Amino acid sequence: MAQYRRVSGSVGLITLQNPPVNALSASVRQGIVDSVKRALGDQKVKSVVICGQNGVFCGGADIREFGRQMSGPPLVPMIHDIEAANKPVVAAIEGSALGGGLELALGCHYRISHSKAKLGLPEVTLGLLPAAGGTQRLPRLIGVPAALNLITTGRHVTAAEALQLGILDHVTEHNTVDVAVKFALSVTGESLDGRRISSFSCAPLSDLDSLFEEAMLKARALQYFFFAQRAVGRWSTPSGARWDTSQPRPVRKAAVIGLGTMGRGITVALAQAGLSVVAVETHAKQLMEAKKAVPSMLKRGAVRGGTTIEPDSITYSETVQAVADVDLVIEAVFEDMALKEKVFQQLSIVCKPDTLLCTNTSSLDVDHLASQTRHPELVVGMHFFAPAHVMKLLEVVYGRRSSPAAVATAMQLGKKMGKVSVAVGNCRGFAGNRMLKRYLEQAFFLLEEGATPELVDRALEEFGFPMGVFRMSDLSGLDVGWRVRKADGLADTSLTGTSARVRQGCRYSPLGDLLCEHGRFGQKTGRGWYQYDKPGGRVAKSDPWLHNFLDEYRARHGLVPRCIDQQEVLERCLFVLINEGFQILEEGIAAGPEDIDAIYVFGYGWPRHRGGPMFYADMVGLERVVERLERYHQAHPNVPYLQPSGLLRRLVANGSPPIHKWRNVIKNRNSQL
Ligand SMILES: CC/C=C\CC(=O)SCCNC(=O)CCNC(=O)[C@H](O)C(C)(C)COP(=O)(O)OP(=O)(O)OC[C@H]1O[C@@H](n2cnc3c(N)ncnc32)[C@H](O)[C@@H]1OP(=O)(O)O
Repeated sequence: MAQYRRVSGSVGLITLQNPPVNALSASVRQGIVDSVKRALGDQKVKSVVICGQNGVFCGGADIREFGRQMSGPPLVPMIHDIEAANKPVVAAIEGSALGGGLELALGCHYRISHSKAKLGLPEVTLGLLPAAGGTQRLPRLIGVPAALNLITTGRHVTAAEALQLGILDHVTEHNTVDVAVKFALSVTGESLDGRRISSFSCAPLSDLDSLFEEAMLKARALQYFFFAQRAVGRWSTPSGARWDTSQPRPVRKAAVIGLGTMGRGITVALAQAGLSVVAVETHAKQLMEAKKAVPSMLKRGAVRGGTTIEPDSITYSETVQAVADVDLVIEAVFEDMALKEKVFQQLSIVCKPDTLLCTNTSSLDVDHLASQTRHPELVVGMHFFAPAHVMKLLEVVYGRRSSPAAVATAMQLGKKMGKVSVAVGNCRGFAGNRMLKRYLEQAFFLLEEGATPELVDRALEEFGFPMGVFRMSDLSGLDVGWRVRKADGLADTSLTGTSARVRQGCRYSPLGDLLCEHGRFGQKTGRGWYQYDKPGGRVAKSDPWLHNFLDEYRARHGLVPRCIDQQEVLERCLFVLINEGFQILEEGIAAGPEDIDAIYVFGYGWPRHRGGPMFYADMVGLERVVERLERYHQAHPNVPYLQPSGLLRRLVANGSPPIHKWRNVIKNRNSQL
């Protein structure tokens, strides 16, 4: 229902009353219709304010009435009558104005909101359209592009953003209804000609078709990704193991070896999944720190998720002997093969003969680790992403000898931990990091050729990544990749002349290595590709030192900087990553494009509305991807990864079939198993 009263002498105040969110039930709509009629008919009333009780304007249509026989006055004429009123009507928005709630506010002549309120048209998330005027009034008020974005994403915007977009007339920190009443008094008698949104004309746009085309593409990408997420659960390996024929083993008790950042996150994720966990750390100081950190991570998670955690589900130990009776072990020690070899040899002796041994390595050889054990068929990779208790992605890496049951068990455990588990074959970097390597290389090459970290990051962020490659590198730490390159014998900055920029016959950029030698590890040292106000600082600022350093570097190597545009950044960085994805499919490291897309969306921040790298390639057109790669390869013949992969060429030769038909063309000729 709605309560009506006259306040401040001449303002008719209509308060929606339908706990908990004042949704527009039949009786609320009836209450509004009756109250508006009363206010307009009362000569003492010169203006009207509409608000909601208990600090919420209106949560939209009453979802509890969905599926029932429609009764009460319909929304569209009700809102239209408000707009047509000859007295000013002001919406006083607190809490939320969503769906029909925002449509009601758009029918009012003025909108005043509290700074903490949220506004939006979330109908799309319920399979509806904002059909009570939202699709008509919002574009007229804020323009088609911004309205299309709100309508197709259903996202809620803050009052500040709504003000900036032009949805709101005023935002207040004070009592919104009081402010709205004062405002209503101040506009009494003013002309309403320019306040009725449905009479506004829509600003003409020359590129309207392409705008709608873009929105359609986003919708297609989201629909594709919905099914892609589900497809990855139906895993298969080139040896013929499959999700529906492989029986997972029960896992009740698990162990984590190594309680650094990753190990702690994995311990938390296992405990949150209801497992009993043995957490092992051989360094006393690190163990002590983990004993403090893990319970507080669990507590924070429980508060967020409204769950309870058995405090004694985790036992800590300083020795590997403590894992003798567990069903599954996840090794998360430092990324060093010799150290991991030793751990696997120990585990093979200590554990029950049927214990599954998993490694959280991000790139090392799972087959080699399996060869250190008595039961290599029970070894798989479980590659988590930091922070392991938050990130959704888990790469389950099967080796040459991993049994179907071992793969099925790791996949099922991942699911139990709330992860999207993707089965991939064993190769350097598996699927995700292998592709990332090519993307990073191109970003470095672009700096050598004249780009700045700011330019590259801007292009990637405008594409939709939450962070560009350099900001991301500063966040995760430049030293991580440096250590790997040193172990691989690549990071040698003593080389001079042309050999400084070539390794194993291919182009190499030592820029990352040089920065690390200057102690610039990113956020943790307060300096990286950007500068930060202090070590651990989060806000990246452009760094003149870095720009000078790049100038000197180019001069030293005789590189003449050129103008690089955003399109080249995107094509160089993304197409080379995509090309590696095709190579991975060709080799059978990933079973289908959906696997790669799920890995990139859930693990690497690829924007979901672009469906993932393989879907994006399909959208751009495979022929175009080939043509651009060939062109860049011609310009950079010492970068072999710019050569289009065999599978990509075969797909083009087969008439570029749509992505759901690629599996027919993929032949796992170079399968790893
Ligand atoms: C003719 C069609 C016209 C228009 C189309 C529409 O309007 S479609 C509906 C569009 N509205 C929405 O989608 C809003 C959905 N609700 C929310 O987003 C949130 O609930 C909201 C309003 C932001 C509040 O969030 P908060 O976190 O504060 O609370 P919570 O989500 O737990 O909800 C509290 C209780 O309110 C109930 N509820 C929420 N929205 C509605 C609604 N539109 N109709 C009926 N009930 C609603 C919700 O179920 C909770 O109830 P409870 O009994 O406590 O579980």
